[in-house]
Amino acid sequence: MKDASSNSAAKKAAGEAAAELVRNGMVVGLGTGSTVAWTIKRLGERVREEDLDFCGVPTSFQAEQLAIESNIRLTSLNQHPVLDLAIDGADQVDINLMVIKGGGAAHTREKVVSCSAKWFVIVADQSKFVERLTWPVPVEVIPIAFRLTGRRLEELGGKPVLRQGLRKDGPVITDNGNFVMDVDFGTIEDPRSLAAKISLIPGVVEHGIFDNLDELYLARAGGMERIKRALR
Ligand SMILES: O=C[C@H](O)[C@H](O)[C@H](O)COP(=O)(O)O
Repeated sequence: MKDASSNSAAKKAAGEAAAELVRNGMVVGLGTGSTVAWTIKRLGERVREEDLDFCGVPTSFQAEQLAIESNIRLTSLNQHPVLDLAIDGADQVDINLMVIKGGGAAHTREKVVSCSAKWFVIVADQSKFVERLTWPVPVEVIPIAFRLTGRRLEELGGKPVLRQGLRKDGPVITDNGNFVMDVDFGTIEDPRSLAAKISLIPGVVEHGIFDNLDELYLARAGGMERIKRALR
């Protein structure tokens, strides 16, 4: 479910810019994916070059490994239930700052980590910024429920597809041991209402619609734009 057309220089610019938000003593959620990977690598450089002293909470096995390689000190939500900041990527962000995540099947942990943060930042290139959300919504489901969950998602007007592994026969297994369904709802007119309905389906662990974004670091052709949500 990755967007292969995304511009990698723009991803790097957005990812690295957000790394400057981290200060000594912070506890920071570290997101998953190719854009925020630039944030994590830049933070590793800052640890080396400036003695930056902070702790990270990874949102996936991928983020954890990259943080370890970057010499970033790690902690957990059990030890630090409230984070100063979380930084992550996105698959799509609309003009009201509603977000779809989970192209890398990491959205469940990403949601828990970002909702634990006082400030949630998304880093993205311009191709992700849209007027209305159209990206198929990733829905993590427990394996025994996928038939029932699939039927209920169809009743909501979606077209669910069980995500298949690459170089692995059968479905993708998340870091939590579950399946992911990608559900095409066409243009999503009311993401909040859809999110609430999906959450009620038995067997759903978490869906990829996020409504908790505080600030978007958007790499545009003309430079970096920072878009903040109006105070909630
Ligand atoms: O599950 C994965 C995450 O939600 C990613 O943050 C999202 O898919 C964006 O990834 P990328 O920066 O690689 O496009």
